[in-house]
Amino acid sequence: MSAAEGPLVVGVDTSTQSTKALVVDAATGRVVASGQAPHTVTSGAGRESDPRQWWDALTEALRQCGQAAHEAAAVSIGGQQHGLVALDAHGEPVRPALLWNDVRSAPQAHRLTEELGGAKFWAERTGSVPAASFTVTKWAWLAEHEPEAVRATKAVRLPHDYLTERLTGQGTTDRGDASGTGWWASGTEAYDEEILAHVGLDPALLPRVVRPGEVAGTVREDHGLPFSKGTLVACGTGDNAAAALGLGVRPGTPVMSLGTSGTVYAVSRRRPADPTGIVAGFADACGDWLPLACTLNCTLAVDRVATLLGLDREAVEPGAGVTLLPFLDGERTPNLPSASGLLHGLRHDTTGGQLLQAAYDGAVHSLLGALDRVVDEDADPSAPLLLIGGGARGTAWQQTVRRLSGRPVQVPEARELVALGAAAQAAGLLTGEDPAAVARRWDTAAGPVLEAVERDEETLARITGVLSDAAPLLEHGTDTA
Ligand SMILES: Nc1ncnc2c1ncn2[C@@H]1O[C@H](COP(=O)(O)OP(=O)(O)O)[C@@H](O)[C@H]1O
Ligand SMILES: O=C(CO)[C@@H](O)[C@H](O)COP(=O)(O)O
Repeated sequence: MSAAEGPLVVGVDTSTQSTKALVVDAATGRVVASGQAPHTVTSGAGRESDPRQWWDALTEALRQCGQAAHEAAAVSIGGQQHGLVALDAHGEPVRPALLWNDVRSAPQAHRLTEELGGAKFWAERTGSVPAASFTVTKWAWLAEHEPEAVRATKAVRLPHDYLTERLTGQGTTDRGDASGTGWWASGTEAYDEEILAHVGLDPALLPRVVRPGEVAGTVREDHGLPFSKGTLVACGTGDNAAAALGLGVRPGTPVMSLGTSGTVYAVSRRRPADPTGIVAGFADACGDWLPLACTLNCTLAVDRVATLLGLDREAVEPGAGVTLLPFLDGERTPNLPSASGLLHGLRHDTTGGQLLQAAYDGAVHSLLGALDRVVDEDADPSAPLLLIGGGARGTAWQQTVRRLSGRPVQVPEARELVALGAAAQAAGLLTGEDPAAVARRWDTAAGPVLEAVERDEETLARITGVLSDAAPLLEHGTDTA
């Protein structure tokens, strides 16, 4: 491999299932080395991970990067949004982190929305109506169920903040990830003291919100990672904001990410405030906005159906009129936290492959239902949909999105767009450039475009009909958790 043309930077994605690290040539965007190590997430009623595992996974992912990681001139860490990391006075977790896909705080989300002025208040104040994913609802859940953990908490962090702080020794976050907490006011771009007081969280426990382009800190001594003391550390951001950065998208270009979560989003110049709660009004990592809708059931749910059927994930067959709503983890879009999976239309001649296709269709239907809401009204409806995340590598996912969206679908060749976005932040610190401009210079969105096909309205209407007819079952859920 030829020598790098510019300084090396490291970008990290600490996502739900694993931590991925890339060493990137800041001049060209070429990935010089990469590493990945898994995390475990609890199953059962909640979804929790020990934050110390993320650090161990980061250490292992960087070890796999070899010598190149030692040469990094700047580092940035992006990661899964919303998770509640509660630390004691020594920076140790007082309990495992409550993750974005843990729906136990659904009653607190409902209660907080009602107690503080309703959905419109929250949407205007924070950009979003809190669902069970939002950190504020997790803090309220913890206060109710584990008051001793709340009493022991001396610092509250998001997943990417936790790792950045272990690297720099400074408690920092950024506007992108702060906007997913539910206690950051999107109008003033500051912590919302009224909401914090309402949930009994002292603002002094929260990290400083670093401005886009500002240095979050430098690597401290004795951190155990391959970086030299004094290496620049960028602020990082939430994974969706990092991927938007990593693609260098401009307003009007929609993105669909297929990973543990499914998301659809677009960059916007207008601050979102959707009182229906379908669109979360996140900030992006630059200074614009990132209206986004997120599902809890995406690649893991469809892979689970394939496993149950004993099929390879690509073994889909078309047709049959069977509907599968793959809400194995409850759901956030539509907002059905107590729901479970639902199958309708099963016949003697339905094949396993058709059932599997129905699971893909159900997962993609939820995301496409929100697509028009996240893209600005004046955006070109025929612009390609950028498809990213682990699922984007699968033919069945690509073809399902193409058929149900009726849009051209572009699949970037670059694999780890969250880590690339973080790398672009790190590169921006060195060159003084806007990180989105860095990503555009790196041409990270380049990849084949699958031409548009006629939209499969029949399937979309059938799924919408089942969702509506099954509403009471989906709202009340089952008691087996
Ligand atoms: N070739 C592939 N085809 C379809 N799905 C894939 C493929 N490779 C990985 N995946 C899916 O990607 C998922 C992981 O995606 P990723 O975006 O890395 O997740 P996360 O960032 O949420 O941890 C896995 O659950 C797996 O199902
Ligand atoms: O909750 C959201 C967005 O609001 C999720 O998108 C999480 O940020 C988790 O991301 P992945 O691990 O699936 O990338």
